Amino acid sequence: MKLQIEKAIYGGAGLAHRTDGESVFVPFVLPGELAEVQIQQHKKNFEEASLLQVLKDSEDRVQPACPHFGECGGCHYQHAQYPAQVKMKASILQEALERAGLSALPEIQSHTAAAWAYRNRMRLRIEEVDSILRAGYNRRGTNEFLAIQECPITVPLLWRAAQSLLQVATENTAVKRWLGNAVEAEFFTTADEKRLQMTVFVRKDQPGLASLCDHMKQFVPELVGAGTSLLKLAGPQRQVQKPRPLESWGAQGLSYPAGNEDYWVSRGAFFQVNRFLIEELVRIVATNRIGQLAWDLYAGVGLFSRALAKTFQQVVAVEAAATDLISSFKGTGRRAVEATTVEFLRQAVVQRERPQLIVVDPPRVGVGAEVCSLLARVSAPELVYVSCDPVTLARDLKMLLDAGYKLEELHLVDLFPQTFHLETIVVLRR
Ligand SMILES: C[S@@+](CC[C@H](N)C(=O)[O-])C[C@H]1O[C@@H](n2cnc3c(N)ncnc32)[C@H](O)[C@@H]1O
Repeated sequence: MKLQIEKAIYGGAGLAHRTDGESVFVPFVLPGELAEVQIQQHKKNFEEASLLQVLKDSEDRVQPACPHFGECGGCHYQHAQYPAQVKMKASILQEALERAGLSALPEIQSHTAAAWAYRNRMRLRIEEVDSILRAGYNRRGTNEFLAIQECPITVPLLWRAAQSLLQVATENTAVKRWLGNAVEAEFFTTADEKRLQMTVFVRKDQPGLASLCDHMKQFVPELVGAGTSLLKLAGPQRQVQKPRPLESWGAQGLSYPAGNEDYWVSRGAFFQVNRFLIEELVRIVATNRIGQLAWDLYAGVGLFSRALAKTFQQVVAVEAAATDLISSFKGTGRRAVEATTVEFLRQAVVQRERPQLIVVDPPRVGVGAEVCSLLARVSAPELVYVSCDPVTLARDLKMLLDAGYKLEELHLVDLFPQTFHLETIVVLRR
């Protein structure tokens, strides 16, 4: 069937309509293209199609840079030149907010940097294929293993480290036997590629990490620390239970320089993934904000808290998994709190605390109804919402605007080029 692609929608696909009006989602197309597609799945309100052929190309279409594009589940937009990717994301963001009932939106300000080799973290599956250990990702839309030869969106050191891990196994049978127990491996590097941490996720507790790391260090001198973590994968969906740390080698984390700060990031802790845009994120959130008291909720290792501590007399940083934060965010005017945001806000409301600024940077699920209603009760004059999901952002913003906030600034920070993911920073005032 031939379909005209109307626009890009959240999730990576393009939207088209059949002559009977039914919506069809088509991957790897661009707005304005004419495509020949085959319907694959009938869903409740739309159909999913596969792309057979592009009959009329968009001017924005380019040759994908990665040989795995299309098969690999990681990237969705390599067929679009980079400015077109950003334009698609801006229209997706605009539409997500409008669909939630938000109107008179400020103009979206886009912030971008290099679109390749940006990811400072890489997590790979390890599998034996024809008696050879390979590293790879999930094949698109499935849990099948896809062995890869490169990943151009990641920092080069990370793939070099993954290759070295496999190389060591080919040269040493004890290491190969040990790695046969591995399910996944994660690599995390500083932006300058000088320091590397590795976590090997294993099926069972079995000593051998130190020997592996001693061998690997010959190929990857940047390796400063490594650990194993027990990961039980259940069922065909590979449902993951929370990993349990086992052995450790070398340093427990690494010191990540960004801006004028060094952030201590423990192995496995959250840190922003785009090495080129971390300072820009901090700049948008913290610059020109000044006052007595600021709260940084969902603070991670204190990326925003540290910048805010330069211009606020007191900064309270709240984080559910606060090990790194507690040890590093201390001193006059700095308070780290290990709590969920909702626990913290319930107490703060009772004590009638009112900061001049609140920053929230929740995971993909957003902050949710109770946090929105508590934020409305605290009624800080300025609220900065950092979001990695436009749909949950739109839902939460609707509640905050209904409670009296006004949407003053809208920033799209493209932390995830080549993929459909997008980061938004919204400034609200009352
Ligand atoms: C998107 S990250 C942001 C971290 C930090 N703002 C940064 O930019 O590095 C979200 C953080 O929220 C934490 N988190 C998740 N659920 C939480 C909750 N209910 N209350 C507080 N923190 C939570 C996670 O551990 C993670 O560190």
